[in-house]
Amino acid sequence: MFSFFRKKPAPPATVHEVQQQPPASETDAVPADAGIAADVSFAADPAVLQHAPEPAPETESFESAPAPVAPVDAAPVDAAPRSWRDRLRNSGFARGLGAVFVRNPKLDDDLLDEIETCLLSADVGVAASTAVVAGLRTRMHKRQFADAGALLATLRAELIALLEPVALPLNIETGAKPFVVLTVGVNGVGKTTTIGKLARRYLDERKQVMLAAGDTFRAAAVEQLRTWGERNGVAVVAQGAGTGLGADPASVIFDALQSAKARAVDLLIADTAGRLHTQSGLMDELGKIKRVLAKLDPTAPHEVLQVIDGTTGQNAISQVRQFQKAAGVTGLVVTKLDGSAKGGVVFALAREFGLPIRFIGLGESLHDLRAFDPYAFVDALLPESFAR
Ligand SMILES: Nc1nc2c(ncn2[C@@H]2O[C@H](COP(=O)(O)OP(=O)(O)OP(=O)(O)O)[C@@H](O)[C@H]2O)c(=O)[nH]1
Repeated sequence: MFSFFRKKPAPPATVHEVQQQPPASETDAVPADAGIAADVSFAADPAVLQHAPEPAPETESFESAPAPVAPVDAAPVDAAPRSWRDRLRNSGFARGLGAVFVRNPKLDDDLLDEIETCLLSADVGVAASTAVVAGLRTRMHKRQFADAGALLATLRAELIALLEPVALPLNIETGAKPFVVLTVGVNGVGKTTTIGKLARRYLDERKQVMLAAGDTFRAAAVEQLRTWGERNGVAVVAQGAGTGLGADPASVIFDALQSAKARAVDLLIADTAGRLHTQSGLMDELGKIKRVLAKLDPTAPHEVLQVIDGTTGQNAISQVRQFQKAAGVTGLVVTKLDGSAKGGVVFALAREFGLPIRFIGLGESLHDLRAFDPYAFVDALLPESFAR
C-alpha cells in the first residue's frame, strides 16, 4: 500500500526518508504540493555533513507491508471526548477528598490534617500541600468558614490559584516558520504518542505539520511516527535506512528543519529518545540537538516540551530539574493522569517550577490530549457536588 523510497543523494549527504500521504478525508488540510517524497534532496551541506556520520544506503524503492499499528493510530479519532471528571475518576485525590467531605465534617484541625494527608498521598508534594493547608488553617482560626462547604470552596480556589499561572497555552503563531517543538522526557512517558496527538490537533487547525523521528534508539518509535504520518498525511523525516536506529538524532532533526523550512511548514515536532535524567551523556545530547538546530534558525527550538508521566509521583520533580538544566525546558505535558491515583503531581510541578503546563493526557484516544484548563482539572478532582 505505502511506497517507501530509499534514495541515494549526492554523497556524502545524509539520506533521510520522507513520506507524505494525503489524508483520506482531509486532502485540503495539507496542500497537495506539501508532499515531499518525490523531491526531497539533501544536497551536501557543510552543517549537515558535520553532524551526519551515517553512510548513505543503497537506492531502493519497494512496496512495504502494512506497518504495525501504533497506539495513537489505534485510538478512535472521532470518539466523543469524555469529560475531565470521567477521565479522572480513578484519581486518589478525588476519592480521598470525596471521602473526607461526604460526611459534612466538623471544622477543626483534624479535618485539615485529613485534607493534608489526601494532598500528600495524591503527590501534591510537601511544599504545595503545606502552603495550601496553612492558608486554610489561618482562615479557619479566624472563623472565616461557616461550614465545611465554605472551606472546600476556598480549597478549590487555592488549588486553582496554584495552577492558573502555569496554564499558558502553546502558541505556535509567533512568526517562526516552522515553529519547532523539541519533545523530551524519560523513557515511556508518552512522547511519541503525544507527538501524534499534537500533530493531529494542529492538522485540524489547518496547519502544515512535519515530524522528525529523532528517537533513533527505539525502532518502534520511528515506526510509530511513520505509520502515524502515512495515515494522516504528515511528512515524517527519519533516517533513511530501515529502522533508522543508531543515527545521529541531531542530524535527523537538523535535516527535518531544513526540509520544513524549504517547504514552508508551519510546525515541526521532533521526537527524541527517552533517557533517564541521571544519564549525563544522553542528557548532553539534547544540548547538541539544540545547538545544531540553532545553526539553521537561531531561535529554534521555539518550544522544548518535556513530557512527564503523571503516575511518576514526586520523581517528576527531579526529572524536570535535570531536563531543564540540560535542555532548557519551556513547557510541560503531563500524561496518563487517567488511571492515576497521583494527579497531584501537577500542583507540585506548578509550585516548584512555574513552567507552563501546555497539555495534559487523560487517556490514549486522540481527544484525550487536552489543553490544560485549571478550572476543569480542579473541579474534576473535587467532590462532584462542589464543582462549580
Ligand atoms: N492511559 C494513558 N496512556 C498513555 C497516555 N499517553 C501515552 N500513553 C501510553 O504510554 C505508552 C508509552 O507511550 P510512548 O509514546 O511510546 O512513550 P515514549 O515516551 O515515546 O517512549 P520512549 O520512546 O521509550 O521514551 C503507550 O502505551 C501510550 O499509549 C495517556 O495520557 N494516558
